[in-house]
Amino acid sequence: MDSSSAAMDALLKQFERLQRPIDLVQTLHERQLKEVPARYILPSDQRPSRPLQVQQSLPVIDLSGLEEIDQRFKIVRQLAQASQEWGFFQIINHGIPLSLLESVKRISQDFFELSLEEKRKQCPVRPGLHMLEGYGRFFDICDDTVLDWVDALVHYISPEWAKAVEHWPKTPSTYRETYEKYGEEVMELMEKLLGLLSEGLGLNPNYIQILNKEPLLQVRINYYPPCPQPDMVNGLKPHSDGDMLTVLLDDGVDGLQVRKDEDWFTVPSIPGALIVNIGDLLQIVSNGKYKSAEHRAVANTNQNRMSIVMFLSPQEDVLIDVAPELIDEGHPRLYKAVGAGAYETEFMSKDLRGKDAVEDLLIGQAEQVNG
Ligand SMILES: O=C(O)CCC(=O)C(=O)O
Ligand SMILES: [Fe+2]
Repeated sequence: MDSSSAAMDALLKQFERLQRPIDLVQTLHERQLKEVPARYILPSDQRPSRPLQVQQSLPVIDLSGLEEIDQRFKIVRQLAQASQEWGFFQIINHGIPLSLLESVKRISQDFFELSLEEKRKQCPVRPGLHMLEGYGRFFDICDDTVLDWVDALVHYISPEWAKAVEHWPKTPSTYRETYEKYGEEVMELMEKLLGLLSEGLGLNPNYIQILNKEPLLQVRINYYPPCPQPDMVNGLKPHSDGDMLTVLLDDGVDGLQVRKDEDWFTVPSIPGALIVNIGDLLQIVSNGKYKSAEHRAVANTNQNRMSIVMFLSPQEDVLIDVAPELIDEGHPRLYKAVGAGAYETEFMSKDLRGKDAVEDLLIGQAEQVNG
């Protein structure tokens, strides 16, 4: 089976599963349950209640002053260091108007406040370009998957041919124009960041953008209703992102946690900041220098939480490979090359499971070659 028919096969299987009458988390919350249903309960050794370290915190990088050489150099260094140590950082003065961020949050919240029937009618789950799109539950791969305490709305934003606007929310009526504007702004920001991150690896500033020619931008709006037993469930299970670069906007409620070595750190919500993380594909291109960090979301007892996540991926026929400039005697090639489409298929056919998909591409020591 070639990779695109395997991809379609995996998509259709997931789509079939999602036809079963299974409650969305918002419905469970409305029922005011005192206990979460068994399918959400994690085995005790996987529950997210381990104490968190607080001595270290995620880097916050100020992007202002990029036009001045010294400042630019400093920012490149900070971005590269954060990507190597954490794979995650927050950015301020990123250039996206704060009023636009507020509108994006407001209209997303308005959509999730519509009735269940209305949301399903406007945005039914359906197989999209490479993955399921629409409003509902995702990553329910098999009967023993422990379900996450989250509902989501997922769709492509660009390029033009990938977006199925007829399935985007119609209410609120400003949804489309706001997300199109936000999509353009995020794309511009991501291109800028990829340039700086390429420089941080010692590569031509266009190196990663070239790989990303007419890239795909997808949004996933995660909606985590209050949970009666947040310590027993995952909001979103530990995973790394299977894309090149991710930009996340939260609604002011903490819940995102990042793994560094063996510890989990809460990412504190900073008003006006955006959270950026390195995806698996950039980890491969950088020969493991930049980390695509494992992260998860935790639920909480008393408030809704929403995160608006933009994923940037190259088109499926782009070959993702380690940049040759980053391979030498001291730094042997760590990963096999992979087609962006084939990687996505592999990623989506697994349950969100830690870093399994990218680790499958690791080259065994015996196979390591200098080229
Ligand atoms: O809700 C969050 O903060 C995390 C979301 C996330 O990691 C994702 O959608 O891939
Ligand atoms: Fe993620």
